[in-house]
Amino acid sequence: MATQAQVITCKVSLVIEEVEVAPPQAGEVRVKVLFTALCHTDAYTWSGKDPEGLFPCILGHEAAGIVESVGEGVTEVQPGDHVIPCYQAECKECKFCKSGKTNLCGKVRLATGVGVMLNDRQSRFSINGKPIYHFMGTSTFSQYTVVHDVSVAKIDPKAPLDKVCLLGCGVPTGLGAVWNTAKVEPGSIVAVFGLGTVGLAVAEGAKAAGASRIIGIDIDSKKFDRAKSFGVTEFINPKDHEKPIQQVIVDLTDGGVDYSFECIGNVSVMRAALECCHKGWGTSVIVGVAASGQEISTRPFQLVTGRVWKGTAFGGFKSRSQVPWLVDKYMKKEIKVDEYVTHNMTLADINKAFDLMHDGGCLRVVLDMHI
Ligand SMILES: NC(=O)c1ccc[n+]([C@@H]2O[C@H](COP(=O)([O-])OP(=O)(O)OC[C@H]3O[C@@H](n4cnc5c(N)ncnc54)[C@H](O)[C@@H]3O)[C@@H](O)[C@H]2O)c1
Ligand SMILES: CCCCCCO
Ligand SMILES: [Zn+2]
Ligand SMILES: [Zn+2]
Repeated sequence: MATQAQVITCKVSLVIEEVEVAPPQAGEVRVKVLFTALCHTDAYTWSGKDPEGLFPCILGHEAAGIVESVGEGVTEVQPGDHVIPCYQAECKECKFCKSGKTNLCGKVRLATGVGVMLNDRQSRFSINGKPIYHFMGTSTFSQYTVVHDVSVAKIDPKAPLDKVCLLGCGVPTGLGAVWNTAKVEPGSIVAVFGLGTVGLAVAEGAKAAGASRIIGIDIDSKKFDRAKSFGVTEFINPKDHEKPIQQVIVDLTDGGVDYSFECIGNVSVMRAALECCHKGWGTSVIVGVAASGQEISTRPFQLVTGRVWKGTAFGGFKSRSQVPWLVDKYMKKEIKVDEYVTHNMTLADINKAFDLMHDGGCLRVVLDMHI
């Protein structure tokens, strides 16, 4: 491409600034970000509540774009390829990738966790020469970003990038929490706490897995109608009950659910999600990202008597291998994506988009990064 090996000056967001984006070094890919969605994890870091948040940085981690140029040694993608940047890398060589037990990958985390690139521990972003940190190894709130080659999934070029950008985070997380982390069986009774994008994707995944009952729990009753179309079969608003929500659910399900999913990030709800599970086998999956330093608690006897408490990152999906598979499932209409997009805006609207995230009617806002 004409811009290969040159510094590109383009717009980023929250504060719309011109930023220099250096060429990719060995093992790196520079991506022209075409569409990016906003996730609550971006909002959490932006809030400043995350002590690990490094500023100034470029947020964003749920996007789709086109490879602009590649650094030395990059073989699996080339300029022009349609890609989804992946905050969950997959190198296929490290202890994690080879374990067969996790989708976590250890290769670039020590760099991405501190906002730099592995090669030289420096950032590829700068403003007037002053470095700007990367975020989650993706930084998709920029018209161009630089990511590690192990953190980019090549996808079907026919897939609409303004839709499949959602397959960079929230939707796969919900689906995978059911299919990979919990492995919900047909006939199971499932409880989903929080009916936002992630919770609705859990409901969609549970329906596809053949769950017999999918109980949606949310403090906003306006969420319930839409949740039906994602598979939720019954609804509870904890505000309508005197009893603790876990007791309400245990009473409704003859002893508890087979699987529960916490899709909020609230440590009290995480406890309730565990304690509404059935004695002997009930499994609760933590999906929500709690504020840094917060801890979960329950009586050990909850676990001694057979309940299982586990968590998931990106739904247990291996990014470079399985994001293309998810895109293909969407193209074959086997999973939803369009239904999670409630607002389409532009990069210039990003601050309005963040405000919308607090509007109960909003699931995902997709930003067009180049108009
Ligand atoms: N583990 C991962 O890999 C991963 C990936 C993506 C998102 N997340 C996290 O998942 C969580 C959900 O993301 P989202 O985009 O769906 O968020 P969201 O804010 O859109 O949805 C949260 C829902 O929970 C409801 N809620 C809030 N407090 C509640 C309570 N006390 N009881 C019941 N319902 C309550 C809200 O009304 C809302 O409908 C966030 O914490 C996000 O950071 C984790
Ligand atoms: C790595 C687990 C948390 C990722 C949250 C993305 O929104
Ligand atoms: Zn996210
Ligand atoms: Zn790895």
